[in-house]
Amino acid sequence: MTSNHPVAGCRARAAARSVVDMQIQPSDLGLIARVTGLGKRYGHGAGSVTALDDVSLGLRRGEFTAIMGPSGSGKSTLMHIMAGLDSPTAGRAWLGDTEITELSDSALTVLRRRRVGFVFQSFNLVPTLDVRGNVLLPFELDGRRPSGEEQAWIDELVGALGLGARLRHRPYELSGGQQQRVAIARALATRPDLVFADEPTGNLDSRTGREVLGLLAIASARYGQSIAMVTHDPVAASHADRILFLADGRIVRDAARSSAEEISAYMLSMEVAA
Ligand SMILES: Nc1ncnc2c1ncn2[C@@H]1O[C@H](COP(=O)(O)OP(=O)(O)OP(=O)(O)O)[C@@H](O)[C@H]1O
Repeated sequence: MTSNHPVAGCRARAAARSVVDMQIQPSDLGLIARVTGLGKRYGHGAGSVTALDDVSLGLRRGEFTAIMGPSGSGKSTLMHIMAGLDSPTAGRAWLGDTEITELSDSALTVLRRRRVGFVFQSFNLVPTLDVRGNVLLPFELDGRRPSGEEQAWIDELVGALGLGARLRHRPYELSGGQQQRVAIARALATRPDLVFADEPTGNLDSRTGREVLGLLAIASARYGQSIAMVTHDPVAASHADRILFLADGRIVRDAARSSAEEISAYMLSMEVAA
């Protein structure tokens, strides 16, 4: 029986909310990451900028998701908060069943190291380590060596990314595209649950870019790795299973796999509407 009494109604709504927020874990919904009511505001007062406004979404296990939208729409901010690299000013975020908006910095560092891989536009390779050392760094940080199966996957990655002859080279001896391929091998090496990639093909020629996207798709299809990729490139996004479009800090469209032409047409319509 429902009550019309305002206090009882309030309590009922709070109870319902706690069922949603506390008892149903993201993994029960097949989600590898989830955010609810996410907001991010930079600065205070008149000069403040709202980068994210009430964003709720779940990333499904094994799914390759592209995040698109005009410059300044909040793509990087959303990715950074979902990866635990930045904190929101409103809302909650989970990685697996762990609420990351409640974690200490040290707990977050361990969680990220074990479960998340990153590919940034700026590569972020360690300059003093050679290619092999950079690819194996996540294992080193976790205090272990790759298993036989993991080594076979690393060998496949290194081969597919054309890095076999470069294993003893340092980052400064590589081209930008080669450095990006090392960063991708490093992000995928431990087969983390979730890989965040920010414009991973931005510095690659189109053939290498296609190979990299193919590898990301294999990683998600074969190993159930979830990939969240920020991109401006409709061709890159056409490799994804799902495409989220952001505008002014909000999700304005959640689309299934689409062709590059369909994605371009939608991006164009967003620009015209803006
Ligand atoms: N550290 C910051 N301080 C102030 N404003 C910021 C900061 N970082 C981002 N912003 C603002 O937040 C909004 C969203 O930025 P964000 O980088 O997430 O957008 P984006 O969609 O990734 O853009 P782009 O495609 O150009 O990389 C923008 O208006 C941006 O200027």
